[in-house]
Amino acid sequence: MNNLSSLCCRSSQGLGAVARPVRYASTSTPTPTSSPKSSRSNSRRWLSIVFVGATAAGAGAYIRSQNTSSATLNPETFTKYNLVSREPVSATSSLFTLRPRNPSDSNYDVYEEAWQTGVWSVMFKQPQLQIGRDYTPLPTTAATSLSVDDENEGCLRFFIRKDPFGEVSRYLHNIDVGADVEMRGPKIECAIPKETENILFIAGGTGIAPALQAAYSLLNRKHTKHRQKIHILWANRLKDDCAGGHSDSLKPQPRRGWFSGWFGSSKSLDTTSENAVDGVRTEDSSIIVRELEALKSQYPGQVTVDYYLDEENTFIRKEDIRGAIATASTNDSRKSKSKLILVSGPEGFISYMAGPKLWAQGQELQGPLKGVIKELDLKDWGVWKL
Ligand SMILES: Cc1cc2nc3c(=O)[nH]c(=O)nc-3n(C[C@H](O)[C@H](O)[C@H](O)COP(=O)(O)OP(=O)(O)OC[C@H]3O[C@@H](n4cnc5c(N)ncnc54)[C@H](O)[C@@H]3O)c2cc1C
Repeated sequence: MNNLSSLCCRSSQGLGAVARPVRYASTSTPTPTSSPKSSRSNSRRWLSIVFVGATAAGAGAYIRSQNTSSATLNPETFTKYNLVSREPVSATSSLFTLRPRNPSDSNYDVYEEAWQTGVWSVMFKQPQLQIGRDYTPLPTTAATSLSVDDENEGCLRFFIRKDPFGEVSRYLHNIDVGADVEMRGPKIECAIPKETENILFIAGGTGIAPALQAAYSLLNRKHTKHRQKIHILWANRLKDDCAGGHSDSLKPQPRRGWFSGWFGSSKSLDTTSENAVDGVRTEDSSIIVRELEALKSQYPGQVTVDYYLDEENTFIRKEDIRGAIATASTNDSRKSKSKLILVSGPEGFISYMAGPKLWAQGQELQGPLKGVIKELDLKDWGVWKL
């Protein structure tokens, strides 16, 4: 998903220091899924998206050497934000709210342009180690919206998983509320074309944050003749990660051996599972589930969410993707760039779904389409690995 800026920066995630493994691969070269016959025209279709990513990549490479502070969020220098609150979402993740240390009217315009473009991120700095990691601002929805004051003051919210051995996520979970952190951005990870009408978003874990962004960006578009739709397939390890969520279209699926996971065969066992997270319907919903529910209420009939749980041995199967594609395809979406699959999550998840991203000449690229999506041979759908 990333623009190449974060690719070049996989190695440059250290702000002049150590390169480390990252949870997300980052890139931004879209991959058409069509047959060889149509691949040339599809390549052209997605050229504009590639261009946006490549441009951002160039910018990213340059800004890495900059380090001074500014009042308005910008991709070139780090801006100080204050940690206003950190609310636990699950045992391993929290919702962070940050306010610019020196509120500036310009922040609103910076955010607004990014929201209108598509999926975007910012880089947080870990000052002791001088390394940075990318995180995805959450859109404001009816469920857990920021107060008007907070919005006016340019607050941003993030859903961040704490990796017990991770440098930056641990740092962010350990600093005191009230402390300052520095970030720079926005970095456009995926410019959603104006023509896009249908998005199938396949998310693993915190990959749901860009899904919320994509939904917000797509559904907020004005002056469109069509009713845009987004279908989110969200896989998590534990019920706790998506407490209270219930699937809209997921049919009971055969349970699979724990070993098969995202990577194994699809041999089924003889018991069937209920809807992946039906068991937690009556529990308190997680903040992220409430965000998704709020989007559904705000845009009736335009948002579909299905949940999958490793813990319940329910995994995103080819049938699920095919089903989501079939629903979207019944709409009038003949125009180019009208249908887009976005895949976001841990590297292994992205690789399994769409093939790994690649490194070439110091840049992380989308790499050829492989994995489950390639096998499905979904014509007319653009694919973007976040
Ligand atoms: C565009 C983008 C948006 C993102 N948005 C979000 C978001 O909204 N929320 C979110 O939670 N995450 C997000 N991420 C992921 C995030 O950027 C970080 O990758 C994640 O938080 C882990 O960073 P870390 O510094 O805590 O862990 P790292 O220090 O990078 O470590 C990651 C893992 O690698 C292991 N490791 C580290 N060093 C080594 C080594 N030398 N050998 C072997 N293993 C090692 C660690 O044990 C750990 O398990 C996003 C990523 C991208 C690219």
